[in-house]
Amino acid sequence: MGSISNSSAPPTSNHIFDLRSSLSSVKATVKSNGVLRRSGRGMAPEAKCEPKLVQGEAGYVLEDVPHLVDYIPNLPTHPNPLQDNPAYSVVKQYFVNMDDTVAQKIVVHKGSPRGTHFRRAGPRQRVYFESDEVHACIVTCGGLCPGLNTVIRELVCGLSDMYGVTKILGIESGYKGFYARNTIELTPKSVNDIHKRGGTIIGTSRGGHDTSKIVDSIQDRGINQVYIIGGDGTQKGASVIFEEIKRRGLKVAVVGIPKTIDNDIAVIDKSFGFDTAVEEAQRAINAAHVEAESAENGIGVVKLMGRYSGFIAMHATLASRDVDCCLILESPFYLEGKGGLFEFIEKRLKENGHMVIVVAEGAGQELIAESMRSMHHEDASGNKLLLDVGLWLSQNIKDHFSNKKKMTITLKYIDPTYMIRAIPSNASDNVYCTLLAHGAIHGAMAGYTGFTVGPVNGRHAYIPFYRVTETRNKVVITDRMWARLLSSTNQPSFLCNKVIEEAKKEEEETSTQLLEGEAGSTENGMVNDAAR
Ligand SMILES: Nc1ncnc2c1ncn2[C@@H]1O[C@H](COP(=O)(O)OP(=O)(O)OP(=O)(O)O)[C@@H](O)[C@H]1O
Ligand SMILES: O=P(O)(O)OC[C@H]1O[C@](O)(CO)[C@@H](O)[C@@H]1O
Ligand SMILES: [Mg+2]
Repeated sequence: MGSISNSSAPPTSNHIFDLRSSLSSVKATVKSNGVLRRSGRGMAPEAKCEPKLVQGEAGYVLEDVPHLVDYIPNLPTHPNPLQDNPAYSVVKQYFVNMDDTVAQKIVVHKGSPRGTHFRRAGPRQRVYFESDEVHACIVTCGGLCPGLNTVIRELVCGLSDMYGVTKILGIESGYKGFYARNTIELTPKSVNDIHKRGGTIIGTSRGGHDTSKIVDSIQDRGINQVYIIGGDGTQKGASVIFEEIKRRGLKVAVVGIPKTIDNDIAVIDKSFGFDTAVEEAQRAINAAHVEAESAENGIGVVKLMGRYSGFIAMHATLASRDVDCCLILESPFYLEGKGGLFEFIEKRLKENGHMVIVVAEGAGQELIAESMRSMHHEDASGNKLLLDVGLWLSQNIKDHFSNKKKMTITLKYIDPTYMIRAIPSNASDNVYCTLLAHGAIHGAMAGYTGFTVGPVNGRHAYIPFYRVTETRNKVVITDRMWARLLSSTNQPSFLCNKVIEEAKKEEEETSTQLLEGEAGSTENGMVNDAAR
């Protein structure tokens, strides 16, 4: 198929430079070959990163992703088969320009440096794989998330329809499936309807990442494109797989597709399934509201997922408008005394006769641990195992009002945690999953590797693994989104002025330390841990 060019032109003509002076969040050292090695905060020690940083005018920086030609010289290229595909060839400028990049920060001032950019996702004129040479595999890891099956479907159909790929394997049951389980052959026919189902047809798991066994399995099976769908832990795993593949000099593209219901993956605008989860959470909040409204001093408590961040709780609260109080990990609260939760509940019950509380599962863990004296448990992947804040809170509210204050209250606790992630994705998440899958495929076919695909300010981009694994997004409580929530619920902030001032000061200090746009909060009330 197509003509072969013997020159494997490097993906960029610009030069690599030392960014230490302008990027204070990055600890970088220049290696002898002139490539920067960067290690971010919280990075898995085994994940070695060799960033490709490219400098342009006016403070322009491209944080580029690895390419197969970085370690396999003279790879032949081929014309992209999409140029002959009737569906795509009519599109004016369907192929992205080699130099297209996406800005990480789009709100700028007159004198701002142009800042960090990522390589734009999309099809390239020339590809590094011939269609009949591709042997792809797909694996899903971590917890469930609406849209997993849609991404699988779109990868299979996209590979087949756009690039004529016929060999696609599903690896059963997460990373350990590479060496401990069977594989499933995936065809456009076998995946045709799977987007209508929740879960993942190939199964998922936590724990069980043996890098060399995984790469042995990839090598033994002759797999040359690996599509890995999962959260922050999964992307760390993908990063070490990529490093090992590079060390062995294999022509294998490793591509991460970010997945987490918690929406805490750094850099990208939003993770797939998040909107679906927030929408489903409305049903639980609505039920809590109906129950509370219909009882004397009715209180509805709804616990929502969010191990390390409270985005689901925050967005579900803002969307519902029936919630009187939203408790998240990022905004520590207390129960007793002035400005505490009990005082607020009493006030709200007097005013309205009922109330709804939404609590993120990560909230109040210190308070519970104080009363239970235990909190250091981990799951198979090393994630913190949480104590049930919903039950604990409900019990404490009952004790306080029924036993101590002798008030009649009716409390209903609703725990829809798994219900909001075990459902199929909604319409907008389905479309989003298609864009992610197509971006991933175009990147792999163009020879890029060691990257995660995702939208940055609305444009899909290829992001180096280390940028999505070094930090997690969290709700910023000194930001406008949380302020909107506080003004909609009228709940107490639980913070004394001193704490608020300190939080603001810390954020100001961090944002002046960082190159503009490197981090900081966004319109969604998000911030990277690195900016805190
Ligand atoms: N630092 C790491 N290095 C290599 N593999 C890892 C690392 N952290 C996690 N993994 C592997 O990634 C997989 C998924 O990790 P984890 O259970 O943390 O879920 P996740 O991808 O973060 O998704 P979720 O959003 O559901 O938490 C597991 O198989 C785990 O062993
Ligand atoms: O019960 P599991 O599968 O370990 O997953 C629970 C966790 O997974 C998530 O959905 C995603 O990380 C968290 O919100 C939650 O704490
Ligand atoms: Mg995780």
